[in-house]
Amino acid sequence: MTAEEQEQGTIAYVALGSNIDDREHYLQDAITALNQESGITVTGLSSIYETEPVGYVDQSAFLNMVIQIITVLPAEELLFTMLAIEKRLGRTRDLRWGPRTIDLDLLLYGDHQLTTPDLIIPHPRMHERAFVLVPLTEVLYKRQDAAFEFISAHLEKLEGKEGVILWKKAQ
Ligand SMILES: Nc1ncnc2c1ncn2[C@@H]1O[C@H](COP(=O)(O)OP(=O)(O)OP(=O)(O)O)[C@@H](O)[C@H]1O
Ligand SMILES: Nc1nc2c(c(=O)[nH]1)N=C(CO)CN2
Repeated sequence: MTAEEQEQGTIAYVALGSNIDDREHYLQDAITALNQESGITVTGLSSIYETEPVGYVDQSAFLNMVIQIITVLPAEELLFTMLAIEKRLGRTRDLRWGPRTIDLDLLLYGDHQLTTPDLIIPHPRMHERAFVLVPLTEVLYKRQDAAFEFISAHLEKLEGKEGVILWKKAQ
């Protein structure tokens, strides 16, 4: 971490997904919970997108969105906090890529690259997922983040492939 990051925090992007019960409520509760953590401030929101399930397709449609945060937590601690919030919001792990009340994925943490047994940054599957890239591109654009050009190039490569967006609700 640079001295500047230690002082001002690191800009990070978190993907949210939900496909059980009151999906919008879970998204909102997760955002509130993250913002209430000391060392995390939510600074940007994408719209909410309804998306067809990808990977394991025999499940309900998801609501997905991406948020920008500024955090003074190291990446591993941020992940740990995200996993604790998932647990509080009733997340269970029964089936890989299966239904969930809330899923929180750490997409980008500044321009850091990291591979540990518990955490890979950038998220290793984000570039294949329209349900991540579309809202991420939206929030990067809104927040005028320099990563916009880079990520929107990935999005262009995905055009017409998978992760159909069914509808979008503006925030
Ligand atoms: N960038 C990351 N963000 C979130 N979790 C990560 C990341 N890199 C590695 N992991 C690890 O992945 C584990 C499983 O995460 P999770 O259960 O949310 O996976 P999933 O959402 O079912 O599938 P996917 O990882 O493909 O999104 C977490 O416990 C965490 O240790
Ligand atoms: N549409 C959509 N499909 C998924 C999602 C998701 O959030 N949205 N999450 C998955 C596991 O991370 C697997 N498939």
